[in-house]
Parts: sequence; structure tokens; C-alpha cells
Amino acid sequence: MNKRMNIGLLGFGTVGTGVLQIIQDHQDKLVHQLGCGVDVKKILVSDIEKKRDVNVAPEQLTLDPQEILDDPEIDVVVEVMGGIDDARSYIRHALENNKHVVTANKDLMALHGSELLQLADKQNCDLFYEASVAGGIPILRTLVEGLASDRITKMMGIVNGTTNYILTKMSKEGRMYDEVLKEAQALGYAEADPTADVEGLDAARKISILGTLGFSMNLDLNDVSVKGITDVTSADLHYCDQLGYTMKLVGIANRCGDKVEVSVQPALVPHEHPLASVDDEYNAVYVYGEAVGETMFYGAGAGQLPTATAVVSDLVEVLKNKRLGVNGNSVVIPQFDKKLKTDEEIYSKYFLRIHAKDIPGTFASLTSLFNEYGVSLEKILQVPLSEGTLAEIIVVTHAVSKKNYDTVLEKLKSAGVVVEVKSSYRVEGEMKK
Ligand SMILES: NC(=O)C1=CN([C@@H]2O[C@H](COP(=O)(O)OP(=O)(O)OC[C@H]3O[C@@H](n4cnc5c(N)ncnc54)[C@H](OP(=O)(O)O)[C@@H]3O)[C@@H](O)[C@H]2O)C=CC1
Ligand SMILES: N[C@@H](CC=O)C(=O)O
Ligand code: NA
Repeated sequence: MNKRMNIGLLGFGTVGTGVLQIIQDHQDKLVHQLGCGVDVKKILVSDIEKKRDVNVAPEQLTLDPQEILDDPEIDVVVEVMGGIDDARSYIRHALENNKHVVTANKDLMALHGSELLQLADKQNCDLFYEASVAGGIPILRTLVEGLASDRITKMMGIVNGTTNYILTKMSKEGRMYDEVLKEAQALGYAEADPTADVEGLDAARKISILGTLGFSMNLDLNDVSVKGITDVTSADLHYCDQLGYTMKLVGIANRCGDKVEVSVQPALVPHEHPLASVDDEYNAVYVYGEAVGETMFYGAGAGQLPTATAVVSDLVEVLKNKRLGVNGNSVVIPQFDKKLKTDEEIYSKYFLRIHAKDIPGTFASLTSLFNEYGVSLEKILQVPLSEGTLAEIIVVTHAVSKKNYDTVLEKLKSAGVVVEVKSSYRVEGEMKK
């Protein structure tokens, strides 16, 4: 196969520019691996006059998607424009025209991945999306191929760089949330509207994709319970450090038997857990497999060249498959029906911080309530508050069902000795399964 391969790029922003750069800079390696060169024939943009940071011939740019989607000389379409509706319709159009597709679009794959993968399967086309989760970390390929023989029971991911940057700077440098968020935006980690980052939605999209592939079960965004970092305070970070934990926004996908739980929340992980040392904008995905045991994959979760590396690696796989005549075989259709755990079946340890009256009988009434719902305490810390009549009480529970813990939390809010429930977080990383 000596003919050069043509690709069409939908989008030429941060990632698209990086894709062109890697294809140009690594052409020798591509030729060595594929036996032919790769050309970017056409690039879809929304503003043709915009000044570009890279060398691109004006005739390479177009405002018309059909020039890519209907061009019989284009073998692979790379979607790096983002958004949902246009991206979905262009990818469908490309697949219907028997073109293979590579995308970095987590928003789209978390919402419509199942539909698009089925279409790719029907068309005998490849549809790869490695860049959509944890940018440059090759985690999707690892789940599908590297751990193909194992049964994965747990995944915990720090999969949002913006929130990891904010929590790191707040806990290690004592800085304020608003100031660090602005810095993360300026550094280009955050989405255009950072709400999706700080409210946990971006991480939820990524953990739903990880859960779907890791558990071979069709999980979507609605299956993920989501809590972001906007309520985390410096007091929480202080006490969690004092008790031996680091706070991280963690996407969790757990399987027990044939049932799963998928969630995103700020959670406390022990200082010695490998996720605790993943700082700043870095991402990491911890995977526990019954046979392999603990593994963790670490690297840049965003940014131009790390993300573009994942896109171009997908492209190499598509083109290798094309050479072997086996496209479409690697489309992953889930094996199992979706079964979600109920709140009675989700077990976790919890960190709880309350303000209570500093009077005789406070602890007796708290422990009696905990006892009534089978909540056993592992760690207790009490600090008198400057007011003199109030105490800050922090407890870490043993593992308890979500159902019982939530009931206790509700009852604490109206317990006479409790002035305010200040915060509550899951404690993760001590039970592997
Ligand atoms: N940036 C990152 O670090 C990461 C990004 N991703 C994903 O990669 C994708 C691209 O992200 P990124 O490169 O940052 O985005 P940018 O906003 O930097 O670039 C988007 C590009 O798409 C073009 N575009 C957008 N909408 C349209 C449209 N309707 N018609 C034609 N052109 C359009 C824009 O055109 P123009 O240039 O003319 O404005 C621009 O070139 C997203 O899905 C994102 O979630 C995934 C992981 C990390
Ligand atoms: N906003 C995202 C960018 C990559 O997906 C993040 O902060 O990780
Ligand atoms: Na990745």
C-alpha cells in the first residue's frame, strides 16, 4: 500500500492544530508504521479569515463540511471541533459514507456513544475516541486491549485537570478557590464555561465512558451521580489532611457481581494511595482487575500536544486496520445488560464535619443516632470553637451503606445537639474491590 492516506479535519483549534503539527513532525514514523504517508487534505473551520498559529495553505481550509464528508479521496475524518449537534451529524454522515472516524469529543461520546458505535459497526468502520478521556493517557486502549483478559472491578479516576489544579493549590498553598479557578482558566485547562469542570459534569462524562468500556455495559451520563467541588472549604482540606487524607475530585466506577455504581464527587483518599500524589492539572486512572491487581495510569489529561498524540495514535490504528482489511472489528459493543446498585448496595466510608453544642450528652446523642443505623466510627476529632459553646466534630466512619448514611445525615440536621452539618465526603481508596 504505497498510496498516501488522506484525512479530513473537522475543527482547527487547540487540538486540531496539534494534530496537524504531529502529522507533519512525525511523518517519518507514520511512514515507517503504515508503509505510506498521511496528508491532511481539508480542514473545516468556522472562521476562514482567522489568523492561525501554524502553516496551512488557504485552500486547505473550508467552511463547508460536505467538502470533507463527501470527498471520496478522504479515508478518515477526525472530529476535533467539539459540541454535540453538528459533531454528531457530521460523524453520522462520515460513517454513512463509509469513512472511519476519530474523535476527541467526550461530551458527544458520553451522550451518543452507543448510537454512533452501533452505526460504525453496521458500516464496518472504525470509530475511536482515545483523546476523549484523560487526554494523552492511553487509557481506553488499555481497558479494551491491555486488560482484555481480566475482570475489572474498580476504576477511580482523577479525570479533570481544572479541579485537580484547584484542589492542589487550595490544599498545598492555602490559596482561595476563585483566584485559583481564574488561574486554571488562564492556563487553558478549563472548558470555555468552567461550570462543567467545577460541577463535576466533565468528569462524569469521562467516568461514564470508562465504566462502559471497563465493565462492558452501556452506561450513560444519567447513571452517574455527580457532585462538584464548589462547596469544598479550606477547613475541610485542613481537617482531611490532619486525618491523613488528600481531597480529590474522583470519578468512581465500582462493580460487585453483576451490579455497578458510577459516581463523581470530591472524595478523601489516604495520603499513601497512588492517586493522592497526582497533583496540579495532571490526570490519573487507577484500575483494579481481579487478576492484575492494582494498576495506575498517569499523565497529561488535556493540552494541545498530549491530546493530539491520542488522536493521531487512534488514526494510526485506523490506518493499520485499513491496511490489514479489518476495520470495524474493534468497535466495542457492550457484553452485559446494565444493572445499577441500589443505595442499600453502595458501601463506603465517610468523613463528616459538624458543629455541635459543647455540652454534656452531645456525644451520647450522636453515637446513639449512629448506632441506630449501624454507622460505626473509625476516627473522631473534636476541636473547641472560639465561641466557647460550640465544638467542631469530625468523624470518619467505617464502611456503611449509602442508604443508612444518608438517613443519619438527614436526622443529624434536625438533632437538638447539632447546630450545623458543615460537610460530608466519601472516603475512598482503602477498599480495593
Ligand atoms: N483542549 C483540550 O485540551 C482537550 C480537548 N478535548 C476535546 O477536543 C475537542 C476540540 O477541543 P479544542 O481544540 O480545545 O476546541 P477549540 O475551541 O480550540 O477548537 C474548535 C475548532 O472547531 C471549529 N469549529 C467549532 N464549531 C464549528 C462548527 N460548527 N463548524 C465549523 N467549525 C467549527 C473552530 O473553528 P475556528 O477555528 O474557525 O474558530 C475551531 O477551529 C472538544 O471536543 C474537546 O472536548 C479533549 C481533551 C482535551
Ligand atoms: N476541562 C478539561 C479539559 C480536558 O478534558 C479538564 O480540565 O480536564
Ligand atoms: Na486518553
